[in-house]
Amino acid sequence: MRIGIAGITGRVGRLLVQEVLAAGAVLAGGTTRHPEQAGDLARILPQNTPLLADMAELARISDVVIDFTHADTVIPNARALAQGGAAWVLGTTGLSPMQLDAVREAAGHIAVVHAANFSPGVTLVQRLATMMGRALPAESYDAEIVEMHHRQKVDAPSGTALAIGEAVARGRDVALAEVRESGRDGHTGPRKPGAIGFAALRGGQIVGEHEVLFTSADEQISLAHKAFDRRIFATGAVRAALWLENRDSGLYNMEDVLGLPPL
Ligand SMILES: NC(=O)C1=CN([C@@H]2O[C@H](COP(=O)(O)OP(=O)(O)OC[C@H]3O[C@@H](n4cnc5c(N)ncnc54)[C@H](OP(=O)(O)O)[C@@H]3O)[C@@H](O)[C@H]2O)C=CC1
Ligand SMILES: O=C(O)C1=N[C@H](C(=O)O)C[C@H](O)C1
Repeated sequence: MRIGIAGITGRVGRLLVQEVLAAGAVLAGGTTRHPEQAGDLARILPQNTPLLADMAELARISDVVIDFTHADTVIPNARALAQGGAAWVLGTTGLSPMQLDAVREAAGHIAVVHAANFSPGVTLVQRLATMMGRALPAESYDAEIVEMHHRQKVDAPSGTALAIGEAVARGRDVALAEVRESGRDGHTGPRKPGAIGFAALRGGQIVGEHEVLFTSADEQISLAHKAFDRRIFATGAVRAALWLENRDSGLYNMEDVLGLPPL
């Protein structure tokens, strides 16, 4: 399988190079906005690996493209991949509703795995969060999600925190947009009944930590996940890319990749 990497110079992109090669796949090439400045990548790339500024070109030479870049790239990347026919593993977070629509539209033409977090642990946390949302009544148990990441992270709350929030909302049979409370500051008034709250902390080199807490007047139950090494995301994304081989067009997630039965 020929795997292309969008955002090959990035924190996850560089780990993807190693994981694609370790999986025995062919590294088709990668995108960067500055191919002429990516000289230091040569140390980890097989000779003559194409570094391209254009996603359409990468789509032409790849069976699947793994994409960890920036939300601004999602709409053009969706079009380029749908036209080029390569499958898409998308890990970029901070997507707007319009960018999410572009992902769904692309999935009408190509196979797409989209996940805010490619670690098996977080995939399980999302599932457990749905079960907890279902079992713990919103009138009694206040749901809050706390996330911590490194100082370079540009979006908040993290994609994973929002995905956990969606999972709790699904369990409660409500739309997250209707009950979401983020960025409390100043005279906010009391907590709204049934709200799902978010808090985002940033500092140092924290890889990614998430906790969802359900607090009632009498008890608290929480579910926490810590990623110790960013490589867990790269390994999961390559697993998703291999799983996509010969897959029909459609939108898939990490639960599909891990083969978890529907809840
Ligand atoms: N789903 C998951 O499991 C995970 C998701 N993520 C998400 O993946 C994305 C990338 O994370 P990370 O590797 O840490 O980020 P980096 O900033 O380290 O890398 C992103 C790369 O994307 C390229 N890029 C292309 N277009 C843009 C643009 N418009 N603005 C900024 N960069 C651009 C840059 O390469 P160049 O400058 O060479 O063009 C950059 O090196 C983020 O959205 C992050 O939240 C991160 C970890 C896990
Ligand atoms: O930007 C990161 O680093 C991460 N982003 C993802 C997110 O927004 O949830 C996943 C992981 O937590 C690391």
